[in-house]
Amino acid sequence: MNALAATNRNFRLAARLLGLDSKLEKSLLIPFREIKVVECTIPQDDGTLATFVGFRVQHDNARGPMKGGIRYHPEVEHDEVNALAQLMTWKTAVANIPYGGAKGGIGCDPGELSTSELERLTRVFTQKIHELIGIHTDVPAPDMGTGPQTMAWILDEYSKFHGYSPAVVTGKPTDLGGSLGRDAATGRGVVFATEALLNDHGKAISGQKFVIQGFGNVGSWAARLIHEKGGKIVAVSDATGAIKNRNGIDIPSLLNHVKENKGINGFHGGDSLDPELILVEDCDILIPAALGGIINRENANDIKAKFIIEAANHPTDPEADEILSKKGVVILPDIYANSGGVTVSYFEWVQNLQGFLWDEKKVNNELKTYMTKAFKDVKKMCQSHNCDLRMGAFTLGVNRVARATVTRGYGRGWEA
Ligand SMILES: NC(=O)C1=CN([C@@H]2O[C@H](COP(=O)(O)OP(=O)(O)OC[C@H]3O[C@@H](n4cnc5c(N)ncnc54)[C@H](O)[C@@H]3O)[C@@H](O)[C@H]2O)C=CC1
Ligand SMILES: O=C(O)CCC(=O)C(=O)O
Repeated sequence: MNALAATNRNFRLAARLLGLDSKLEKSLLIPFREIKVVECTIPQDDGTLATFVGFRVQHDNARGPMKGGIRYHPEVEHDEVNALAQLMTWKTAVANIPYGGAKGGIGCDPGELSTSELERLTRVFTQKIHELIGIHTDVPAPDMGTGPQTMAWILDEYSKFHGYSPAVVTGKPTDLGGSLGRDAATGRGVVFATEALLNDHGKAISGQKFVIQGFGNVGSWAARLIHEKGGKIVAVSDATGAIKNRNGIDIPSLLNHVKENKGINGFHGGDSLDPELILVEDCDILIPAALGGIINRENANDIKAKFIIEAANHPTDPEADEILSKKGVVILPDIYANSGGVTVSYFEWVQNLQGFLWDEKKVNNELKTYMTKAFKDVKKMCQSHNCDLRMGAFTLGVNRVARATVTRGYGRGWEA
């Protein structure tokens, strides 16, 4: 099932559990605006021209400015960006931060582009969308293949048209008003979420065996913090390769290796592993932290983990959800588990609007408060609707957005 069909399906199940009116259901599903920049043309370093296609989907703004990352990846396409934008709407509502949802991306391989090509591409894309984003309308942030430097270029290009506007993006470098703790926030939030779930099962991180797919921003921060808390990471993969070590991988050494070599490949602190098999490695807790749709009916039956923490967006296909649920595997869904990133993005935006910087301890403490509260809210919905954690999170998010939509006057005014 493609990402959009899967996300729509989860939304519809939640709408039914909530008993939403069918017209409201349809209105919540349809995106507010879809932008396709067909021509992002840049001169390459060798003087030839290259054209890329960029997207920004603004899904919903009932609860506040639309918010979500920008992804640079060869597989970026319309349906996936739509699904990711919709997930942001439910995610910001689950986290209970005053935003709607959006997502964007450019179909490109950032590993194949030089820094100056990436800068030109980012600036051209920003020129084409600058009138449609803004501090109180739509605030981009990093996602796969982008980071603080990308946000700095967007901020600079946007500011040429609108005046200096640090709050137009989050996940910026701290030199430009980025928040302390944003870089680590998604991984740290994943760890807080894992602790909340394990605590609910009378367990702790220490002594658990973890497998992590993806060792970029989210996967590497999650690994570092789990390692510090005594969790044993027995296998890790990224786009360059995979390794395993039943005694636990030395994560600080792996972080150094990845910094120097731009990937896991060549690390000697474990045995190499077929990256295709990482998801079915023996462990207690599996953390997908890379691509979507990777847990599906082909591999769900072979998964050994008892818990799956969705650090990536939509890693689990609905067919796999069913198989895993029958096996008793507990899945902590993306729209809660990885909400730490957008939550600290919210703190960054608040700091920018107030012109007042928080220290890192305050950021991390507030993040923990938000993650702990959201877990309790999700669990309450699970009890009210007798459903699993994914539907608990979806009903929580969809209900909050539906209430805001109706309270703002949906269906009134233009009917009279
Ligand atoms: N950066 C953020 O703040 C947030 C990111 N996410 C999600 O987390 C996931 C990871 O994002 P980031 O860490 O930011 O991206 P990133 O670009 O920093 O890292 C991505 C990682 O995935 C690896 N990867 C790519 N293809 C792979 C494959 N086939 N097998 C194994 N590994 C592979 C890359 O080598 C890299 O290590 C994405 O699904 C993203 O949407 C979710 C919430 C916030
Ligand atoms: O920090 C943000 O605004 C968005 C992060 C994001 O793209 C996500 O949570 O998937």
